Amino acid sequence: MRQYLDLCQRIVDEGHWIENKRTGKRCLTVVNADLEYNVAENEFPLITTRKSFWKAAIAEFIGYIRGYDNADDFRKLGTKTWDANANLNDAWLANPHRKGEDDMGRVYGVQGRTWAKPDGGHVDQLRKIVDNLKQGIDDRGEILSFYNPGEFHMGCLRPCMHTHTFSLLGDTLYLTSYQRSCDVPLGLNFNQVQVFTFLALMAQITGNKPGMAYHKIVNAHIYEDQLELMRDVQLKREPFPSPKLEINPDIKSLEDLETWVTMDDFKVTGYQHHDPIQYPFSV
Ligand SMILES: Nc1nc(=O)c2c([nH]1)NC[C@@H]1CN(c3ccc(C(=O)N[C@@H](CCC(=O)O)C(=O)O)cc3)CN21
Ligand SMILES: O=c1ccn([C@H]2C[C@H](O)[C@@H](COP(=O)(O)O)O2)c(=O)[nH]1
Repeated sequence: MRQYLDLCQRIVDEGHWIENKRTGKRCLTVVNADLEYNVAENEFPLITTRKSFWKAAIAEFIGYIRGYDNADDFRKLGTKTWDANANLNDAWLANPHRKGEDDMGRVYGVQGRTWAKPDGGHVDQLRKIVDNLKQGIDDRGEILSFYNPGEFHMGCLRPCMHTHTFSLLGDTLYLTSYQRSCDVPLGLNFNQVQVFTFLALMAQITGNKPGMAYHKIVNAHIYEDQLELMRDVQLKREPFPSPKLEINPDIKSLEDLETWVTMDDFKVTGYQHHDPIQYPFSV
């Protein structure tokens, strides 16, 4: 939690004001941030200086694992986070590739599970990683990439957390996740939970022990309309100790994640937090 607050403070103290064309807003911005989460010790990196809707964050990631391309499927799992990007962004609404209400196009999990091959057919990147890690194999290329520039025009948003690399040392599993663009008040609150939970889940379904998760962020920003709440409210609060994440031990395979898992299979214990803060969201 301290590292999150340190990054927020660093943006407030050292950030540069950068115009963003896509949203029409200015962002206070720094470049390069490295965060680490101790999954081995179950130090769940949930923000405590405001109430965090962690179930929505996990739901979003399960949707990526399932390869969802529709905001309605995300809502059914328990998160509305894709409603705005699927239905309120003018450029996407005018895009001929948009298949209708709630369509997100070829983003995130679509690339992760069905990356189109130029010679026909698809690559299921996640399946290959799970199969290898289950056999104790790390071929130094256990990489899940959502970043497909050849299909950016077919999706509502380029992926922000775009690459996840798994590494095995003996039977301890590590994850390094890369993020090109980070809305620190809103997005990072979710992304921290997602990186942690992804490693915990992958270790569980491949029969390995979770180690550390490393989260590397390039452009970390606070939108102009979020700054006051961050600087004058959230940063004035003292954090509480990290809570713990409990995952249903019956989740044993990728198929389990694809079929019956719901947000009821995740529990957080010891979550002490300050009052909610509603940050503005930029589409
Ligand atoms: N500007 C922007 N920031 C993001 O973080 C972001 C995007 N766009 N577009 C794609 C996804 C969608 N994500 C989102 C979208 C909404 C919330 C949000 O509104 N969170 C609120 C309430 C969540 C709830 O009630 O479930 C929060 O207080 O965290 C968070 C992440 C993360 N990503
Ligand atoms: O998982 C996510 C997804 C998105 N974001 C944020 C980062 C930016 O503020 C926007 C995306 O805008 P771009 O113009 O495509 O960079 O969404 C996030 O923090 N985490």
